[in-house]
Amino acid sequence: MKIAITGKGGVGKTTFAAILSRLYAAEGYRVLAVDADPDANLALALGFPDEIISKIVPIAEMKELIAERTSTPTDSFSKIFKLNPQVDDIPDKYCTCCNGVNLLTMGTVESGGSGCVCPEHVLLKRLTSHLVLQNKDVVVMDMEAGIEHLGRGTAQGVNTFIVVVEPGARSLQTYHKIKKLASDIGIPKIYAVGNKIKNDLDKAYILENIDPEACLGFISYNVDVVNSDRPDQSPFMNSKIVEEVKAIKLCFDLEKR
Ligand SMILES: Nc1ncnc2c1ncn2[C@@H]1O[C@H](COP(=O)(O)OP(=O)(O)OP(=O)(O)O)[C@@H](O)[C@H]1O
Repeated sequence: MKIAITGKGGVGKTTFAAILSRLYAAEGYRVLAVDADPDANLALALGFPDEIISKIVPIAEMKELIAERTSTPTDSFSKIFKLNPQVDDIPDKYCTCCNGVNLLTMGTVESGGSGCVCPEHVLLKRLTSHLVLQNKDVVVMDMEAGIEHLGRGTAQGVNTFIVVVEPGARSLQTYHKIKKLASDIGIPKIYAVGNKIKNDLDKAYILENIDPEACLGFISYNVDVVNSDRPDQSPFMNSKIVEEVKAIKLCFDLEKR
C-alpha cells in the first residue's frame, strides 16, 4: 500500500504521517516513510534522535548518485540525461532506520517548477513511482503542502490519498482541489482526516464541506502536540493523539480490506 498524506500547509500532515508510520511498524509491517516535503522534518516527528537526523542527506543533494544514475557529469548537469535511471536499490541503500521505520528523505529540487525536467527531479519521480512493495509493506509519503506536487507527478504510483484538513475554508478548498487532481490521475476515492478539532461544531463544519463517507475520523487540537515539535520529542509520545490516530487507522484498514 502506498499512501500519500497531503493537504494545505501546516494542517498536520507530518504529525499524522509520523504517527501512522509508527503504528504500522508496531504491527510488524515493513514501513517506508518518505519525506517528500522540503519544509517538513519527518525524522524529527518520527522521534529519530538528533545524532541520526544530523547525518541524513536528502536524495536530491546526492549529486554523485544523481550523476551516476542519470549519466550526467556532477559539476555541470548536461541537458542530455537518462530518463529511466535505475532506482530499485536506492531505498535499501539510502534509507535511515529507527523506531522500526525506514525513512527516505527526498529533499528539494532547487531548479524545480511545475514543468521541471532535470536529472534530480527525474530521479526523485522515478524513485517514488518505483518503490517496490511486498505483501506487508506500507509506504507513507509526507507530501509537500498544496497541490502543485500532483501536477509534477511526484505522487505517481500512489494508490491512496489521505488529505489532512482543519476546520477552515482554505484547507477544505485544498481538499477539493486534491480530490479533482487525484481523480484526473486515476484515483477515484480519497480520504480525509480532520485535525486540530476543538469541538463538535468543528467536526460538523468539516463534514458539511467534504464527502462525509471520505472522512476517516478526527484528531483533537492538543497543545502537547505543539510542544512535541522539538528535538528528541515526538507526537508519538502523546498517548491521546496516538489513540485518535489508531482509531483513524482502524477505519482506514477496514475501508481498504
Ligand atoms: N492535533 C494537533 N493539535 C495541536 N497542534 C498540532 C496538531 N497537529 C499538528 N499540530 C501542530 O501544527 C504544526 C504543523 O504541523 P505539521 O508540521 O504536522 O503540519 P504540516 O501539514 O506537515 O506542515 P507543513 O505544510 O508546513 O509541512 C506543528 O507545530 C504541529 O505541532
